[in-house]
Amino acid sequence: SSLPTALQDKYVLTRRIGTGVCGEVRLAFERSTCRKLAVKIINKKNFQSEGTATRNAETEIQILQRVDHPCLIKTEDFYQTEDSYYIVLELMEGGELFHRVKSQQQLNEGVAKLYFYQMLCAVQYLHRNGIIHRDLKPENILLSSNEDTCLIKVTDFNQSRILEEAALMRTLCGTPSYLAPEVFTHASTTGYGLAVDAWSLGVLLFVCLSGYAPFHESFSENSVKEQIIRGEFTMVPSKWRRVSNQAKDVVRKLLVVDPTQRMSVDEALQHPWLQDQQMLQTARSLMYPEGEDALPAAAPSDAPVAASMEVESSTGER
Ligand SMILES: C/C(=N\NC(=N)NO)c1ccc(NC(=O)c2cc3cccc([N+](=O)[O-])c3[nH]2)cc1
Repeated sequence: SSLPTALQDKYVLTRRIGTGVCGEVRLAFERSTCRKLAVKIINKKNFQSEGTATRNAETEIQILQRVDHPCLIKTEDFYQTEDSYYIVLELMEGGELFHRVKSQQQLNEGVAKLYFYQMLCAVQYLHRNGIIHRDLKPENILLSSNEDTCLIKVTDFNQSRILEEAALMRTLCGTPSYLAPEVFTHASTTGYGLAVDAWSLGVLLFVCLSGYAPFHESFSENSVKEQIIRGEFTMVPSKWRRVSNQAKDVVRKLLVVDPTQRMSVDEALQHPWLQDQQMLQTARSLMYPEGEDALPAAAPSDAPVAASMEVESSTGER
């Protein structure tokens, strides 16, 4: 296929390393540095720019270029032709979480916790920036290496939405008399909108801990859609025997049908299962490898040392 000459001037594209429903991922070398990179090629016809929503393909590209978090994929460069997008990305040599879980049957609980914590941090960052991912699944979680202890990154913002807070603000300026109650209770945008990602994270954690999907046509005479609508999932004893009750509790509180009753990403980050200092320390060193000295000095010089110490020693607040 005709690669943009500007892309070819800067990179050599070689073998395919990942496939997706909407395109492929190729291994690339930057000519000037011989650095290894990944190039995601997306054919534009896959971008159904829905007539209704304000969303269009550029939204994804904008999001990809705007987000800045250690657990979100970073784009290095971007090209387009009339029929495709070419996104140059950092290489994630561990590949997709989907294949890691498949090859290991199920992840050991400590590894699942390390990965899940990083996913929570990535999605918390998106939610704080008014972005709903809407398509969190094992294919969209990439691993930085083939080690169990590795950095993960969330990718593929094709389905994501930027919460139209501005539109809501405009609405609230008009005469309220005809507005539905949920417009005021935020259920229409920030409320339940973000909760869809919490549900998907529950499915992701279920798959990491057990190796199989919670909703599957072979589990019940109901269709998968029916099972989801009813929140009808099965924890097969042989697969869940060695999983802790705290881990199961996180799954059960995320796979709640009523979005207003579902545990949020912020609440999940406070769940006892994740107050594991060793895991948090490992995650922090993966996410911020330069360590604390790279971050701006935290406590102002006049803060009494004791006070800053007790903050450290309490819930390990970050
Ligand atoms: C932005 C995006 N998708 N956006 C979109 N609209 N898709 O529908 C996107 C989707 C997937 C990926 N995947 C990879 O970068 C990716 C997959 C993979 C598998 C084995 C090995 C590597 N690797 O980097 O070594 C891989 N990288 C990267 C970006």
